Amino acid sequence: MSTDFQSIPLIDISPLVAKCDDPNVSQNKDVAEVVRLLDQACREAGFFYVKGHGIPDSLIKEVREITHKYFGQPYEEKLKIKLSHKTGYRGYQRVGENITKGIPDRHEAIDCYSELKKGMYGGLGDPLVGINKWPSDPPRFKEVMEEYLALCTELSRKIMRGIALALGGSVDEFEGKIAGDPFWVFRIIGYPGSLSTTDEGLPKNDVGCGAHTDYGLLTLVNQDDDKTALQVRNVSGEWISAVPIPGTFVCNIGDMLKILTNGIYESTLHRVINNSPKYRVCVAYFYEPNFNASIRPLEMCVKKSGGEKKFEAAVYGEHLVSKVLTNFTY
Ligand SMILES: N=C(N)NCCCC[C@H](N)C(=O)O
Ligand SMILES: O=C(O)CCC(=O)C(=O)O
Ligand SMILES: [Fe+2]
Repeated sequence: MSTDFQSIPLIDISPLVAKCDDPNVSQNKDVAEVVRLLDQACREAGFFYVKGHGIPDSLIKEVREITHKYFGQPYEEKLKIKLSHKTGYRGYQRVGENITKGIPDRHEAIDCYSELKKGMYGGLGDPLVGINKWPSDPPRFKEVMEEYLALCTELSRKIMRGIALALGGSVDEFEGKIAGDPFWVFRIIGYPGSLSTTDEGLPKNDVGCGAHTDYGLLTLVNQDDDKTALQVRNVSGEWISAVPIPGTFVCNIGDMLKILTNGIYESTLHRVINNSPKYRVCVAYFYEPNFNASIRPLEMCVKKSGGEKKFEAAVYGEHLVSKVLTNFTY
């Protein structure tokens, strides 16, 4: 239910972060205000910034710095952890290897996923079975990223508690069978600076990542502070820039939350164009349902949105696997 929003709201979620696990959370006035703002942002844009999230700024910056260092290395070094179907689509992909709607994206990335063992969930996850591939250089890359991942999982769980309340549900609506054992996807992405110009001398619109929606519940984007590249489409078709706000995450809703809410919240289209001459990094954490969760519109959301189910049920793991298999040519 997107609108023609012109900017992306910023929400201070500190009361929610502090109180979301208290037994009386639903009676807290400060939490209620955060919940109101979350509901508004999710309905109007499907995108919002959060501050007061509790993840140390020093770690957020270190994650980006170490990412710049990794991508700054020569290809042969980066290719030591090359992604392929044999690695369960985990590891490094060169610029142009990832494809969105049939067009190669101008980004390179390391893709990581929660652990999946062969035969788990009746083989549903088998294409993604493998061990995450972390570079040995820069040193401590894996340690820094794993510390960060754990904090992103915890923060996402808390924001989802707020979203559960925003929908009028119980605080743990998204736990248990939906996301009590949340899967995660982690993309460490680099977008080369734009060198090329048009005949008029203007920078070319090099698409770093074509228009897409995210697949799961909630995305946390940690982007460079000094270039604007992420764009979000409003209902009128205008592209609204998610200008970096230091110390914040950009959050957005994925396809599974759209289904659960019967479209009350939408997974908004977005794309990335790095027109800056400088190399840009983004580290995106995707909080997802249980891998084998069967996702269908929640009864309370169907009631609130006219009484008719707008989406068929989907198994999250099937949705993810079908996406990953079309993102690469191998
Ligand atoms: N796990 C997530 N959400 N990844 C987002 C990647 C979006 C681009 C991808 N080529 C696509 O077409 O989906
Ligand atoms: O680079 C960004 O800011 C966002 C990347 C993105 O949308 C994605 O990886 O799904
Ligand atoms: Fe995305």
